Amino acid sequence: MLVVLSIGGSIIANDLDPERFVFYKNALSKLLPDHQLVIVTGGGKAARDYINVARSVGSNEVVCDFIGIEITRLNAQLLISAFGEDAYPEPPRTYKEAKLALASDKVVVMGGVVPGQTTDAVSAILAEYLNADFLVIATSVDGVYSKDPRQDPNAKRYEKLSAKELVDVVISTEIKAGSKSPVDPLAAKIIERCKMPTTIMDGTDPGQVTDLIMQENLKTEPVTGKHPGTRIICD
Ligand SMILES: Nc1ncnc2c1ncn2[C@@H]1O[C@H](COP(=O)(O)OP(=O)(O)O)[C@@H](O)[C@H]1O
Ligand SMILES: O=c1ccn([C@@H]2O[C@H](COP(=O)(O)OP(=O)(O)O)[C@@H](O)[C@H]2O)c(=O)[nH]1
Repeated sequence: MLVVLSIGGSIIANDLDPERFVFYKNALSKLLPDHQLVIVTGGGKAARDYINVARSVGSNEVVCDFIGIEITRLNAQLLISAFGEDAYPEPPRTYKEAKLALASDKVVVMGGVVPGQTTDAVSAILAEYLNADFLVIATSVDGVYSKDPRQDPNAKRYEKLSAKELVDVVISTEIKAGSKSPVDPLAAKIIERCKMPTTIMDGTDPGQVTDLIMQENLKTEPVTGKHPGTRIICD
């Protein structure tokens, strides 16, 4: 099964703890015999710090995005280093480079591509382009809520959403370098148009991410009977 996994910067790189990269690599390595993996890493706190400085000195949003992209690529390089020989040695710079890299049969890890989007959109576009079987967005929140749960304690968590409903929830997200959202609006629109089976989940424990991917591959139900995160239903 070909899986595209977006790992939010808030999950893998917020404090730049080397253990997080190793923790992720160890968990995901269990998938390698049966899966092809393309991983997209976010920018995390470092990206937001750099973007804030750039904005403060007068950079426009495109410049801020270019700076964010560089940080996401640095995080990709750290995860590549953790995977060692199992990973393609460089983060691809484009979607086409990613497809060529996948032909190596190694784990492909990359960051951002172009301004005006986030790494969620990169992962959704890659999933469509590569005809992936499954897209997982591992983020810092345990699914999609009706509103930002950090702002509204009454926000409702969705176990399932149609792709159209996902678009409606996230459409008001600001298109601004470093903005916070479980999925950006472009990613949601891409998921809708290509009907990509997708789960948006808390990525704090990479073991749960790995388990979910194995269950998807074997078409089995979780032992607990409870699916993690929010499943996007595309029909
Ligand atoms: N409708 C929503 N549902 C869930 N989380 C939301 C929503 N709107 C905004 N958020 C916020 O988005 C954050 C996740 O975005 P972010 O930290 O950028 O993650 P990542 O690093 O994975 O890209 C959550 O912490 C949450 O506060
Ligand atoms: O293809 C991309 C990917 C990322 N970014 C920029 O890099 C930042 C950090 O990426 P992302 O938001 O995905 O990181 P995370 O939220 O996971 O920390 C974004 O806010 C954008 O400013 C971009 O412009 N194009």
